[in-house]
Amino acid sequence: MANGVVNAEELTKRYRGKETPAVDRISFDIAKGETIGLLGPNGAGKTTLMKMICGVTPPTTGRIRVFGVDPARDPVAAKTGIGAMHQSAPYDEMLSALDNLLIATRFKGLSWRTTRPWAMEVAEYLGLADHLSRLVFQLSGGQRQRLQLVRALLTIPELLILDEPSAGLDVAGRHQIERFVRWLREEYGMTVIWTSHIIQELERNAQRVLVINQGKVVRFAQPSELVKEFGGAHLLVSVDDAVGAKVVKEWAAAAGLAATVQDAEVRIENAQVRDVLPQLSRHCHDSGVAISGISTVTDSLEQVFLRMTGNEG
Ligand SMILES: Nc1ncnc2c1ncn2[C@@H]1O[C@H](COP(=O)(O)OP(=O)(O)OP(=O)(O)O)[C@@H](O)[C@H]1O
Repeated sequence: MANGVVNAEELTKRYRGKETPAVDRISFDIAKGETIGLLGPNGAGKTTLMKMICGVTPPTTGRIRVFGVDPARDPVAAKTGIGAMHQSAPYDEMLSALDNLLIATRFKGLSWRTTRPWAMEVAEYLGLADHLSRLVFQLSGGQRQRLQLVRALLTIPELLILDEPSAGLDVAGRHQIERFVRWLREEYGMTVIWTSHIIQELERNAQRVLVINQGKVVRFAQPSELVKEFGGAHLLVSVDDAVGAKVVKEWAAAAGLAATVQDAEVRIENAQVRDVLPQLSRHCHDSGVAISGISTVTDSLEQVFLRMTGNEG
């Protein structure tokens, strides 16, 4: 992809003393304006991959290009073109939030005079403007998190990297961040790489999700495609009471279907209404059990992810 924002070819990172690579021959392209979800269990290699995209750590082998250049060799392009919001990125705790923004502005080679209006607009939107004079150590977790986002956006970067942007935020805070990032995409055409353990967040916001496990790409596809490919359809059968539920469960077991009971509802795994209903309704009729409702549920991206990474539990 010639005009991609990020191009990775056989990207590999092997840390010294480690037997297996943290990132193992990963190839992918990200186009301008896309929001990509990055999903993987702990230790999958997500942070290492993001570090290589930011040019903070060079790959052992393979090639990474961001805006067509090697980010480790062109730190200026990386510094102004990429805005990264990392949970663990340090602050000077004894300085005010504002001073931290001033320092970051200078580090990026910009003047506060030109950056200030935009920074204040973002801070205002995120409800942080009235707290900028406070020392960082006096800020709440949610305020610190929002400050990370203001800092990542100082240059109005073309590529925004969000590492767990809503960690520690309440539901309203998460929705605020989601709305804001959507606006950034629409207004500035920003490309976004979004890592989150809240998979619904990626389901709502990412056009494609890069699933990695043990350093390798498992799949890179739209959330709906992943659900279609790896997800299953299940039946929820409602009956009048626990006795009826037991009858349905026993019927499912005899038919070779896994089923679980909760109150007067039976969930039959990987089953379609048309395959199950004729025999099930006959059996229930013969056993004096009334079926009060039957519906189909499909797997969420979260369940699909657990299956894809072999962590179904
Ligand atoms: N600086 C380092 N030196 C040696 N090994 C490292 C280093 N950084 C990461 N690793 C190892 O590389 C592998 C991938 O780690 P990485 O932090 O990239 O995973 P992750 O997907 O971000 O995990 P998490 O979700 O827990 O943050 C792990 O086995 C980790 O122990």
